[in-house]
Amino acid sequence: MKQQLENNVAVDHDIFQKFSGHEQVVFCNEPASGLQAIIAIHNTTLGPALGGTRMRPYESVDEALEDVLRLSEGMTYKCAAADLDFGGGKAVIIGDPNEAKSAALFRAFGQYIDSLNGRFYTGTDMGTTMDDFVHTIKETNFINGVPEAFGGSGDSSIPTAQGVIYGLKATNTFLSGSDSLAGKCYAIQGLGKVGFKIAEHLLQAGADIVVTDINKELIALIEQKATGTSGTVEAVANDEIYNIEADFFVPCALGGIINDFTVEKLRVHAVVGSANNQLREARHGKILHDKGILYAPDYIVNAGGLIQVADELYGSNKERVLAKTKAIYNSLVEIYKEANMEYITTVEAANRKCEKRLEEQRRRSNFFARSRRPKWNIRE
Ligand SMILES: NC(=O)C1=CN([C@@H]2O[C@H](COP(=O)(O)OP(=O)(O)OC[C@H]3O[C@@H](n4cnc5c(N)ncnc54)[C@H](O)[C@@H]3O)[C@@H](O)[C@H]2O)C=CC1
Ligand SMILES: O=C(O)CCC(=O)C(=O)O
Repeated sequence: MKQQLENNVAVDHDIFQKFSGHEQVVFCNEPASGLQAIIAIHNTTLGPALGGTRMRPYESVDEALEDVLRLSEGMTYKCAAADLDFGGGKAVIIGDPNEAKSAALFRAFGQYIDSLNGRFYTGTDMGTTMDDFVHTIKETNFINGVPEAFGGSGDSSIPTAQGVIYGLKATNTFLSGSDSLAGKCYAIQGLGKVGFKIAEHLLQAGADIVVTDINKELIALIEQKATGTSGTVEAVANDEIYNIEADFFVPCALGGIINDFTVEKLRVHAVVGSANNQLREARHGKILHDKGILYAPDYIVNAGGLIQVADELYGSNKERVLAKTKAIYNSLVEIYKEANMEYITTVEAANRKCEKRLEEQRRRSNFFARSRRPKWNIRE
């Protein structure tokens, strides 16, 4: 929808409509390095925006934009739920992580981050690694999750995986009264930085895992890890993972994987995984609920990495990170109970909790804003 305004500027309302819930969206285009990226700041009510940078060979700018808008909104909720004083933001770099990475590209990206002057802090996500950001820190201080040797808190996928394990234990407790991971079957999608660590932990705990990844080397690697454990590994084709009869579906790759095509196939008791934005649309949460599949809201269980990178800005303390990551267990049990009591989905219960915190902060900010001397507009 285009509208001609009085000053003859045509405004494309469709594009503003897309961003209507966001504070700021920045398109980054640096031809020398080939950088094409989008930074989205969703909401800074609780503090400066914080969220990782994803790199993917998106097929179109629209696809990248949709991803970054959805991911940054999720970060607002994730920060609120994890009791962090940060807001929601995220960035995406358009390009194949196996081919398009260079020092120049990550430095150019750093210059864009720096231009936001602290409104947005970022680090790794799918397709990016700590080593990529070693280049970026030459241009900006607003980076987290770099290697410890460079003054960072190190690999944030470690606490993310720990958080998911707490989520699996909490769900086991809620469903069966025991938090033991052993003897159950887990269908894991994606064996990357987070998924692999979860898979390894489950094998060591004596669980049976069914795995899939587009990268076959990772499948071979996890098969080797099963040796000497009481767990078992079965590898299946990418699309087959949705059909597996298991206790848990553990999505640790892309978002939007619970959708009209997959939701009817799932034959599990619960979905607990690290992937951001697992539900294609909110209504898919309701479909899971109606099918009797317990859904652990993704932004509750995958907050471990966020907790670590946020903590880094106050001087990295592993004990503090572990304590806050452990809290995912109780937080999830509370959400499950509230959803049961109120006859609502687990996503609705989690969202309510976050919106309450955002609303409280908004009221507090307004209250203090009233004590500031008003600015005098001399032109009126
Ligand atoms: N790294 C972290 O600390 C955090 C990650 N997450 C989310 O968790 C998910 C995984 O993140 P990472 O492990 O860091 O990413 P990663 O890039 O290290 O791993 C993703 C894995 O998924 C595989 N994959 C991609 N498409 C697939 C498909 N169609 N079927 C099967 N496997 C596929 C890739 O080959 C790769 O091994 C993402 O959604 C990410 O946003 C969320 C919070 C924190
Ligand atoms: O885990 C990180 O490094 C940053 C947090 C983040 O982007 C996320 O939780 O999705």
